Amino acid sequence: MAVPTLNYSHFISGTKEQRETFSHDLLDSFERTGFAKLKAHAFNARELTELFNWGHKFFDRPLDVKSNIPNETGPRPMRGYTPWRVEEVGKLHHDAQEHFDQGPEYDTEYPNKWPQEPELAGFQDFMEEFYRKCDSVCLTLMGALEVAWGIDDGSLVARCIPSATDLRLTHYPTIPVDEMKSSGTSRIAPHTDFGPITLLFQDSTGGLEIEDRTTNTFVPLPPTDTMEMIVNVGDTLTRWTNGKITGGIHQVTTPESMKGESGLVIPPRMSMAYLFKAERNTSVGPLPKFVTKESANYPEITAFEFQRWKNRIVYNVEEEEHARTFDRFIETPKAIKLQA
Ligand SMILES: O=C(O)CCC(=O)C(=O)O
Ligand SMILES: [Fe+2]
Repeated sequence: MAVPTLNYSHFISGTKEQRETFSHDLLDSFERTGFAKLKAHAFNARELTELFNWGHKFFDRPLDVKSNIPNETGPRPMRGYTPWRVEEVGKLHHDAQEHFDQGPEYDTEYPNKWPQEPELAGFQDFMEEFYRKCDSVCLTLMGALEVAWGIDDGSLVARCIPSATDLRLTHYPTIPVDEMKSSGTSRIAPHTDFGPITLLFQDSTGGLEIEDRTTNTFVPLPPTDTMEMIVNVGDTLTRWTNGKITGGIHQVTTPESMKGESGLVIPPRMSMAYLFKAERNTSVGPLPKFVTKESANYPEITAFEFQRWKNRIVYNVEEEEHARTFDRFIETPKAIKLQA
């Protein structure tokens, strides 16, 4: 299942025909694979290097310093720092990672938490600018879907303004290959993201895998070019399309070249996920275009209710003990009934 690389600039500054081809190719890739890769996008190599440099500077700070801006667990949007919860090692599922989460700068209800150390002066400015640029890419891609669906009226884009996106920088510290073999330990367990789409940049370490829908197995999505932007379909797009486009299941595990080895240590890894979210009060129920005679497969709930519901399921530590499979991380048309 090859994930095609599409030329983003064709949509931004191409001819009408190039815009249409890009839009249809994007939709086709989303429908077939749940993913797409973009080149010639809004970011240059310098900006991406700077992004990962900031990530390193942040995660290199001592734990007690990072813990000055703690993320509060619960269904609320994540803000600030979440440590690698070493105490969870004995649990059924354990992700070996730490992350920093950032929301919209205008969000006064769930304000961002920025480190105040002089060593990190400039982090906030850089990340806010990076966030704005990612938002603009996501809105542009919503526009491309409108073109592909023949509803070129701004209605899909409008559902995402202002977006309630969470940007996540994740650091996966070194971990022995043998520890990753123990059941329930991963860098990130198989899941789909909650919003319409996610933009992802990864460093050159490897380990990202996506579900190949033709074989129902995980296959590596190697960092052939760290400039490459990966876009994955998330649960909100599944709901908006009444199940027509399903979210791309992905995980981060041992890099392909180290599988089958013993006694080695997997190098650290860093990624940036722009977990694009619709405007909070927008419905994530099916769009009129996708509801036919039979009833809608998904209820009319707001994007914010949906996010809280998913956060409660995925991050509720007590429930974690009961998770026998990863099914609850993944939204499929089968798992559509809201229980809460
Ligand atoms: O680190 C990665 O490549 C993936 C991160 C991810 O899937 C997420 O944050 O939802
Ligand atoms: Fe993800």
